[in-house]
Amino acid sequence: MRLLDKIDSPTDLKSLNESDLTVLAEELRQEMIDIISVNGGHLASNLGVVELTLALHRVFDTPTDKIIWDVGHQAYVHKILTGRKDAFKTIRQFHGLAGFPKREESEYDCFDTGHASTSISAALGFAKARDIKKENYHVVAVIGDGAMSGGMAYEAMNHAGNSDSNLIIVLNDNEMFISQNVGAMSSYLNKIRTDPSYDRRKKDVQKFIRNIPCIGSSMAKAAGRAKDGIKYFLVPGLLFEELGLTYLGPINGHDIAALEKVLHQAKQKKGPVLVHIKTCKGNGYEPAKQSPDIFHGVGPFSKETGEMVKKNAPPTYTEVFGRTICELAEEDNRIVAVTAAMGSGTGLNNFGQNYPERFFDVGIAEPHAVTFAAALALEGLKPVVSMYSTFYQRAYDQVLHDVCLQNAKVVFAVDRAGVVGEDGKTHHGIFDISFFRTIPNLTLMAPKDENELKHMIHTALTLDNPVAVRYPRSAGVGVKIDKEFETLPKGKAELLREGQDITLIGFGPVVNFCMEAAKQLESEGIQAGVINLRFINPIDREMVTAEVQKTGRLVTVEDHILAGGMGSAVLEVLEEEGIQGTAVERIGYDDYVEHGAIPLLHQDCGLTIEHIVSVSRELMKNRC
Ligand SMILES: Cc1ncc(C[n+]2csc(CCOP(=O)(O)OP(=O)(O)O)c2C)c(N)n1
Ligand SMILES: CC(=O)[C@@H](O)[C@H](O)COP(=O)(O)O
Ligand SMILES: [Mg+2]
Repeated sequence: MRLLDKIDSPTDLKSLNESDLTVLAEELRQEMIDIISVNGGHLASNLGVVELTLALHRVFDTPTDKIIWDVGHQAYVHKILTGRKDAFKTIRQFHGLAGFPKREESEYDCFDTGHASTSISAALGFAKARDIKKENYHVVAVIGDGAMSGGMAYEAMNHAGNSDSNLIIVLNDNEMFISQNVGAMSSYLNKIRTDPSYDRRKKDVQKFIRNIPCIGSSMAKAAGRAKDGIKYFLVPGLLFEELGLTYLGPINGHDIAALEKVLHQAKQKKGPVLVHIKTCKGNGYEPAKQSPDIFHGVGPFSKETGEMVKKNAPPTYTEVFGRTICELAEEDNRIVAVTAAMGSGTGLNNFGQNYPERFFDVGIAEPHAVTFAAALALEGLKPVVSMYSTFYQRAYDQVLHDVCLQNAKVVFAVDRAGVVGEDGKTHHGIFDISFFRTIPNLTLMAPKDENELKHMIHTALTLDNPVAVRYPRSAGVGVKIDKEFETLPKGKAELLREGQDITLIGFGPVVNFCMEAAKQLESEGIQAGVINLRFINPIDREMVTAEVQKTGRLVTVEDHILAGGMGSAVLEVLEEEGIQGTAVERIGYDDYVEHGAIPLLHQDCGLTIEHIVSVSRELMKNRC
């Protein structure tokens, strides 16, 4: 029997000795490798926090004490140790455990997460609530060095550092975001990590002060004399100290005894404390340790070799975007690419390698990425911002206020639009049509296939206004990709099929579902027309009104929430054009969508050919 089999809650951890803990850590790693190699998931980050999670659950009294996991992709060990060991085999599967902390799943998950850099704000909120209610418990935020690059983390530290509430922030520094770490904060952490010696630090600080024009040399002398100056030379993590946090560390995050010691120390401190730990992403599994980027979020793989299970599928939309942007950049040196810590996920790796001076990975800083791009555009460059739909939610004001209001010609590549599968509710890109389409000046496009994506990216760069192009996280439909670029007429839809009985309108690859449904309906004697809408804002009023007037029946299909989506946009057109009496059915989502394989989610929400057919049949009955 494994030791792990005897652990049903964190209480069972408290009596373990050092050698038990070493065995348990190994068993936890094996359990995760066994299951993630089948289900896929965020393996490398979880392998890196095994000892930290054990130490946290031994030192703190959860669920009374609260642990808030930033992003939450590293909470698998926490889930296993908090009563979800048997369910762990279902992680990320439809109706199974979620890949991120979920309050509805366990009392040990005190805050739902998925998006980065929220943990310190949430932790401070809990701490303040505790203080106001005169309760007594500890609050711990666990944040990675990547999540620490996000603006919210600084907003929260700015607030926390000026407050006397007890709060512990564990900074899990593994020198990796999804890809290699970026930014000045990473360089600063690296300095603390690798340069703990007093002498070197002292010289660095003195040199820095001396180099301040005019007053530098006298300041250096004064700083050396002053009591506060001594702190400058002796305290690692000075930046955090200066923000009002007590800095403890750096500590080896794979040494449970050292971790427990520093966490006990942190518990005794008053006010906000930052515990800096160093870990290795992928620790304990060589393939993940060697390639933490590949094993950040993986699909099924061979646990013996670490090789990914290969799929015979057409290129993904992401891959086609990546190739297209490189082709276009070859011809036009004004094209620059901006991403927020998602270079590999959005297919920009080759662009970054080929054009390093035109590639900007700004870290987990979506609002900054967008405003930064606005200024690049105003100076005549052609910025293409490439991020996931769900993360654009962070940058809504920047899209509206900094880009569109001044008509800056930025292209937004909106990857992972539609349901994304196993990441679930926090990551589905099902709100972007609603929030982009209401913004004046912004043209929104969605391709029906990967070839059209190529033309849309090209077209977007020819337009005189900001443009967003949304496309999903999936393989393309397998069409041939044209060599030459085609400029699509702005605001014009494509009539793929004529039909007298009913009009099906799709936006994005769901157009292919509409085409299949139309074929099936034809075999039943129903003639369905199919419109590939291509553009919203401007929408093709002429085609939409002509077709709908002809058939009097309309089905809209979108991989998006219904409220404010494409179907709503079409209904607005019908209302504005005075077209009445149309029998309408809109297919899309009406709530947050669960996690699970994309086809299962589509099935569950009625985004299928069969559902389009049955809805169309019903509409045929309802109107003569
Ligand atoms: C707002 C936001 N942007 C981007 C992401 C995608 N993302 C998830 S994890 C991650 C890297 C996190 O790095 P770090 O916090 O250091 O954790 P590690 O994976 O190294 O353990 C990124 C960019 C996200 N979840 N949220
Ligand atoms: C946790 C997180 O936000 C990312 O790691 C995300 O899961 C990546 O998703 P993709 O697998 O679609 O790149
Ligand atoms: Mg990291």
